[in-house]
Amino acid sequence: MQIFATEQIRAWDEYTIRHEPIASVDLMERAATACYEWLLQHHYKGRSFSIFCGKGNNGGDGLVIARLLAQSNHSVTVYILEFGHKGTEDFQINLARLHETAASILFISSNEAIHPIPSQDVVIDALLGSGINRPADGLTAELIQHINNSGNEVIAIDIPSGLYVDHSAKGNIVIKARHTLSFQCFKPAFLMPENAESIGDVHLLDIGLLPGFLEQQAAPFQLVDQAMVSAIIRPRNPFDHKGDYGHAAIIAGSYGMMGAAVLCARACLRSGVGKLTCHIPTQGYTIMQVSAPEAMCRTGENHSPHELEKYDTIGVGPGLGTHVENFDLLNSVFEQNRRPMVIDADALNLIGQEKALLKQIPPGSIITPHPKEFERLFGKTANDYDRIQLALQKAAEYNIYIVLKGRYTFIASPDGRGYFNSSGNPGMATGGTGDVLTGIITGLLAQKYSSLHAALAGVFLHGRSGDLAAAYSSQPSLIASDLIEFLGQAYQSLT
Ligand SMILES: NC(=O)C1=CN([C@@H]2O[C@H](COP(=O)(O)OP(=O)(O)OC[C@H]3O[C@@H](n4cnc5c(N)ncnc54)[C@H](O)[C@@H]3O)[C@@H](O)[C@H]2O)[C@@H](O)CC1
Ligand SMILES: [K+]
Repeated sequence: MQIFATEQIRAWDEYTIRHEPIASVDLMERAATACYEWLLQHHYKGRSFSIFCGKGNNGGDGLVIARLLAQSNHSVTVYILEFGHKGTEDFQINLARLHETAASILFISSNEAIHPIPSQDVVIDALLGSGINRPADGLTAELIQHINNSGNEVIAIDIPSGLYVDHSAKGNIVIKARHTLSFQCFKPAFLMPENAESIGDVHLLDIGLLPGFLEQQAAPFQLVDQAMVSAIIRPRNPFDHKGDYGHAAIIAGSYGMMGAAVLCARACLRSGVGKLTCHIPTQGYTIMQVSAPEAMCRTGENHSPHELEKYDTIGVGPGLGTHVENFDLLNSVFEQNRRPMVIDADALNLIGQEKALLKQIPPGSIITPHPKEFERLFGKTANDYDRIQLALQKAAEYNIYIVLKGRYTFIASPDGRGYFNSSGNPGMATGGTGDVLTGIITGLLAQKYSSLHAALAGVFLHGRSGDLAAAYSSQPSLIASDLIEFLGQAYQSLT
């Protein structure tokens, strides 16, 4: 699924208006009706509503929702923020229609007109939508603050007022919504951690925008979803043998951190790899052989980085430690292996300390930093959007894939394309889940998926395993081992 910027969203609306064809006021009716139906289906039936509208089409959506609620006997008060103009055509048509209902309509043209919101009311925020072109200021900002301070539950229409669709609004005054009801596709704003407080839970409502538009559009970002990953994963052939699924190596573990190596190895095995050899410290031998009997082990000084050319790919980093001798280990790995590999955790921290190593990473490799590791490698950015751009820039500069881990993990491809993963949940914010991801991606690379496909399918399957595990038990109780246990079901869910 594409993730569109403001201009493309507007173009998609216009394409639908022209080709369906449908009048723009009727498309607004359809969008607002979807919001109204969502409210009725989600325990808001019978509640009373304070609906705040600007004079653009976002405000127009608010007016339609107000009319539908009033016509179904809900108590509705509509507050219209005065901007000194009449409003868009569709806004005006819907204001006239609203006058025929029992809804109270009040205009706010100064701060004296801002009154306390009844505590039992659900607030609908339809002040500003995707047409915002500057920070909310003056009376608009005061009204937003007033709504946020009220403590009432807020449901934002399309996007919380004050937030930009596709660039940072950090430091601006923005509505804090419990739910955001948006239309058709994800907007970049919904995928950025810096907006978490504003957007609440995002619900995408289908308003029937025509799919024909999608064929003509190159989106700046793609959402990694089930359809995408189902098309990547290949079925197994009946006459295949283990040699057909590759031989992976994992170089991981140190005293006190053998768990990371075990999680990585077990996840790699469950990903479908043909053979796995673990290069681990000698004292971890028994632990690994008992925990992952399917894997072979090589022990020896400094993880015994020898004969690495025999592997199809290598995953390095989980639980490795950042001792100085590991710089030699990494150098040796990068010298022997020039095929795409996976680099994670302490291997990234070592590279962060010795940036010259970045240039030695084999082309097409996948690095999997979390935001702090990313910062150690490439520096701080002012906001999440800049971090995404920096990731794309560095992916191109070093010819690597960067998997920037988070709620919506971002995958930066060296060709300039960016992908946000859609699966996963906050239960996965717990130790060891990153080691599991490294294992899965390493296993997919060994099975001769391209680096891009291994990264995309790996993050999606990892998140899907987390979703299945959380559904089976709960988010708080989720541990990294659960992801490995549910990987089989995650594969199954693709078909
Ligand atoms: N046919 C369509 O295009 C559809 C549009 N829809 C709604 O229309 C919205 C977009 O409508 P508009 O483009 O009219 O934009 P908005 O409703 O976001 O209104 C923005 C208007 O306010 C002004 N403005 C911008 N920033 C401001 C600020 N900081 N303070 C005060 N005023 C500011 C602008 O001059 C602009 O005219 C979407 O978010 C969505 O809710 C939906 O009804 C679906 C269909
Ligand atoms: K809004």
